[in-house]
Amino acid sequence: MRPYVILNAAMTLDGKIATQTGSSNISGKEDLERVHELRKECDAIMVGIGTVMADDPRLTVHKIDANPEDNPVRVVVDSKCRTPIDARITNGDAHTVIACANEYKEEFKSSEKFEAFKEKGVKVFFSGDKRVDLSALMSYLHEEGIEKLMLEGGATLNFSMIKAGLIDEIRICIAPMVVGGANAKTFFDGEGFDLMDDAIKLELIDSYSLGKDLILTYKVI
Ligand SMILES: NC(=O)c1ccc[n+]([C@@H]2O[C@H](COP(=O)([O-])OP(=O)(O)OC[C@H]3O[C@@H](n4cnc5c(N)ncnc54)[C@H](O)[C@@H]3O)[C@@H](O)[C@H]2O)c1
Ligand SMILES: Nc1nc(=O)c(N)c(NC[C@H](O)[C@H](O)[C@H](O)COP(=O)(O)O)[nH]1
Repeated sequence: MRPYVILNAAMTLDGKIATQTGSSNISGKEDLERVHELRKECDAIMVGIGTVMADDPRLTVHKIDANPEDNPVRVVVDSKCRTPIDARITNGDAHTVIACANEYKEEFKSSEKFEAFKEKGVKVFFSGDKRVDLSALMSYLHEEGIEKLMLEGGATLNFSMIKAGLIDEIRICIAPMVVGGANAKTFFDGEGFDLMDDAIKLELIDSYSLGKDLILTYKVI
């Protein structure tokens, strides 16, 4: 068993979720409010360590009226336990789970950072050898009571999750902007598929304008 997983993101018309220098203010005001309404509905929100290092996100509900108990559990996929000790997602605003890989377990468990996270109430979950076993992580989170999980990115984790068949729904905000950049992060990076016939198939179930943005909702089939 695993949570129902909704991938939510924002991208430019040319498919970038950040520029080649990491600039990523893409969503309009109205979409940011939609994102926080979605966060409020979810039991957990998950990002990769690349997003933590690039954005230092709070992953709390703060752009709409909300109470502290509305904050979802924050999950970071972080094989090598690189999450900075002062990362905002390890503060006391919500519960936090850091998912690491077993190869780095002994080294991490004997570190000061591990003790500091324990004192802060941050949970650490180990799975996989060199990389986090995403299916095992989803099962663990479901056992912890997470029924609905919002995946926020980034580019690499999005591909791993969809390739593993762990995404049920995609909600994408397409902003009326073009940034280009061969090295800019796209909605899905990772190793990718070689053949179009191997593409993950989607079914469009909703589309609407929101401010200047276009919001598309797909079921992964
Ligand atoms: N516009 C948006 O909606 C949006 C949302 C989130 C992030 N972003 C942007 O995306 C960028 C970050 O994306 P990224 O690809 O660099 O990093 P990421 O956030 O996708 O994290 C990927 C990292 O997670 C770790 N990891 C551990 N196990 C893994 C597994 N099984 N599969 C995949 N990763 C695993 C690895 O270290 C990997 O490099 C940033 O620029 C951020 O601003 C944009
Ligand atoms: N939907 C969306 N639109 C954007 O334009 C953008 N840059 C992100 N980025 C996702 C990232 O994970 C965090 O949402 C941001 O970094 C803000 O983080 P917080 O509000 O502090 O949690 N997400």
